[in-house]
Amino acid sequence: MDIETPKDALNREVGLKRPSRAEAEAAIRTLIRWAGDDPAREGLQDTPARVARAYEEFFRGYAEDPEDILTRTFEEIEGYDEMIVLRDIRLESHCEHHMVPIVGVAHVGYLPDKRVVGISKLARVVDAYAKRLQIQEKLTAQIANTINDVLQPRGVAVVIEAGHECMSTRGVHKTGVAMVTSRMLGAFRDNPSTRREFLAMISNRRSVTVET
Ligand SMILES: Nc1nc2c(ncn2[C@@H]2O[C@H](COP(=O)(O)OP(=O)(O)OP(=O)(O)O)[C@@H](O)[C@H]2O)c(=O)[nH]1
Ligand SMILES: [Zn+2]
Repeated sequence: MDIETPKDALNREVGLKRPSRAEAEAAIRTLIRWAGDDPAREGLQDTPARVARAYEEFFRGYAEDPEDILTRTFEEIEGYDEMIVLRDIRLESHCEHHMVPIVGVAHVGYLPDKRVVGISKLARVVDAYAKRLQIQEKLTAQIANTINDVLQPRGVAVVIEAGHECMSTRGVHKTGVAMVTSRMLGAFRDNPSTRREFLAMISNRRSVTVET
């Protein structure tokens, strides 16, 4: 029999605790009543099922393994050893304090050491962590740490700029506020000119953004 890793144990525990779809829908009916409405009225009858489906989309990251996403690499990079930057990756997450949206962009850069990945995989790693309940600092660190651990590049940089709806639609009600977080590893942390080059590549981007 295989030995159970700590990750297996966590998955098993979370799996066992996961409520049924019917229980999730009943909880949503409770929240509708808590909000002051009648879950039985016509317009709200299908809402619990819709919300459950929406949750599957918002939180699909729990079912993904971000390390797996990065395992297919290309080694034939013909001597390319410069920085690779993916700028303005749309980011949609939910804050773990209020469960309302965090929306913004992530910029991911790395300095390859022999191996590169398909660029979509970097965006998939961003999503795998974003589609969970998060705080921005942890999200930023998880993305950078995973790229660092799996690709073992000479350096990784992740910058996230995002708006938190818990600050704009409730609470302090401040609109237009961006939270900016970064995690720099390897050469991006140790070498000021590498860090500057990355920051220059992600700044002033609106003038050069290519619409697709
Ligand atoms: N550091 C950090 N804070 C966050 C993030 N998302 C939300 N918050 C903050 O988490 C804090 C939770 O504070 P609490 O005082 O426990 O909750 P609250 O009474 O709802 O706070 P208010 O938002 O000030 O009304 C708030 O200050 C939020 O602005 C995040 O990604 N990172
Ligand atoms: Zn919040």
